[in-house]
Amino acid sequence: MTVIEIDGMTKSYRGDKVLDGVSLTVERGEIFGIAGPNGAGKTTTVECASGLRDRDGGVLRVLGLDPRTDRRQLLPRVGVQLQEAALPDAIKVGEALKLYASFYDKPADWRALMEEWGLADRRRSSFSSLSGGWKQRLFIALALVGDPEVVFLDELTTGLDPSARRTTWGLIRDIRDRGVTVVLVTHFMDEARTLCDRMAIIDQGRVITQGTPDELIAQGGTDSLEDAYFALTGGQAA
Ligand SMILES: Nc1ncnc2c1ncn2[C@@H]1O[C@H](COP(=O)(O)OP(=O)(O)OP(=O)(O)O)[C@@H](O)[C@H]1O
Repeated sequence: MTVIEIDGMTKSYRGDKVLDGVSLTVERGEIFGIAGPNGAGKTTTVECASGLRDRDGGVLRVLGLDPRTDRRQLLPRVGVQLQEAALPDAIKVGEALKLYASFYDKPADWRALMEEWGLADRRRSSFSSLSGGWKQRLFIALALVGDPEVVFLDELTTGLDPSARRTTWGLIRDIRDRGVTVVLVTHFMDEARTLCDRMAIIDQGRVITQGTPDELIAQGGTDSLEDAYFALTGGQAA
């Protein structure tokens, strides 16, 4: 079943066309990756799909709803972790989860989430005292506190050490294994290869290709997803 349908979506900022007809589909229960160069429009796509920003044109349906006209019904059913997400320095882990749970009519049990994501021992730790890996874990838990059917994660593992990245990959798989559809924006092709069931590459506001990582590798005529990415975007490997 299709959970996200985007067809010809456009968006401009002050006359600058940032999305120039984005089209993609995400199926229920998959981890769907979005990759592409800086400034390609990945975050804007996610912001529009999650109801945080209005598109200018095109078709956009999430769980059968239009984020523009059905925002109130949609918001409780999606979870979002945005790039550069932040919380007040002094807020404690437990307080943040409780606060976010209060935003929803039917939240998940925030105490259970705190246990599940290994945050219980840090319940009284302030946000500013957490390492990058623990902050990311908290952001994942916060994105799940509304008990969403679809979760958007934007560059979740940027800045994490290799061990924290691996742990986070496991957490993302756990989310999918519970039946939640995951949309993951990433710059890391090893991450996309390991985690994503399907993915899209966005370049200059358009989806240039989408498919399984293996399909993209075949399209690129290369041995690795990273090489395929460079071949398909016309970029140069560093
Ligand atoms: N609120 C805004 N106002 C004006 N321009 C914006 C705004 N948000 C994003 N942009 C511009 O839109 C373009 C696309 O940005 P977006 O963040 O969607 O790209 P991205 O693919 O997520 O990039 P990155 O990989 O660097 O995170 C960029 O040129 C960016 O500068």
